[in-house]
This record gives sequence, C-alpha cells and structure tokens, in this order.
Amino acid sequence: MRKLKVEPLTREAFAPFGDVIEASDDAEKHTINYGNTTRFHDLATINVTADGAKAGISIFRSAPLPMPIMIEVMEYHPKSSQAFVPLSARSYLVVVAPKGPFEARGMRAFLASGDQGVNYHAGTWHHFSLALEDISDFLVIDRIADDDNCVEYHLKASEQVTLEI
Ligand SMILES: NC(=O)N[C@@H](O)C(=O)O
Ligand code: NI
Repeated sequence: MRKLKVEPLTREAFAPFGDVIEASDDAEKHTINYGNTTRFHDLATINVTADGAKAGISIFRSAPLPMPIMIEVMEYHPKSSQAFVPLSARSYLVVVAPKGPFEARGMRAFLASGDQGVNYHAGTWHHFSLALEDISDFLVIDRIADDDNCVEYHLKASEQVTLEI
C-alpha cells in the first residue's frame, strides 16, 4: 500500500484546500480592548448559509484511529465550508485532495499543531477528523440544514494509502 508523507501545515501549502486558522505573525492584527487584546482578523472564509441554511457551532469528540492510519474514505461538502479548531491542545492530522473528480494521487496529508485550525472550502475533499494520541475535541463551524451536503467516496484498494508521520 502506498505511503502518504505527512507535511507540516502552513497557510501557503493549504491554500488550494482552504484556510489555516492560527494566530500567526503574518495575519492582519488589530489591537483592541484598550490594548489588552490582539485581534487576529478574518482568518478564514466561512461559507455556510447556501439555500437558506444557518451557521452552526458544534463540538466533535474524535477518537484516534489505530496506527498506521489507513485512508479508506474521503468526503466533501458541496454547499459549504467546514472549519475545525482543536480544543484539546493536541496535534492532529488533516488529509485533503483538490476539488473535482477524486484523484488519489492528489491527496495531501498535513500535521496540524494544537494551535492550528483548518477551514475546508466548499468542495474540498477531506478525511473526517483525525485525532492523534487520545480522544480530542474540535470546535466545528459548518452549515446546519436538513438537506444532503456530504458526498462520500470509498477509495478502491489500489487508491488507499497509509500515513507516514
Ligand atoms: N459528518 C460530519 O459531520 N463530519 C464530517 O463532515 C467531517 O469532516 O468530520
Ligand atoms: Ni466534513
């Protein structure tokens, strides 16, 4: 089975797939609250209200998958973005592929720190949340509606990969 190398998560590397949510030096910063707070401004493009839907905030409590992690299923949300912000101060994995027809060779894996969130843009293929080490909580900002907004693809055996951390 092919091994997919895990890369460090950076805003630049993740740009084709979405946004990285972090208090980085290159973010637009505003000093507010009489100088007591720095606002790291407008870090992600949230798009969750298509077809009259509403924005929602949820918490996902994810259990780590057994090692080595095998990527067998991917998904995307055609109508909305989906953001994950770690609440357990622990690294986690992000696996994505470019929008459009799924291409296994287009998959990329990233190691996110406990200080980095990700926001998948609508249509970006991604694996469900991949906790590491222990059960981890993620704050999730996504679209709340009763319609179907999740397309799943089960990878053929020849397309499946294991993650090389
Ligand atoms: N199914 C669900 O709400 N979660 C997935 O979209 C995910 O990306 O974890
Ligand atoms: Ni998702």
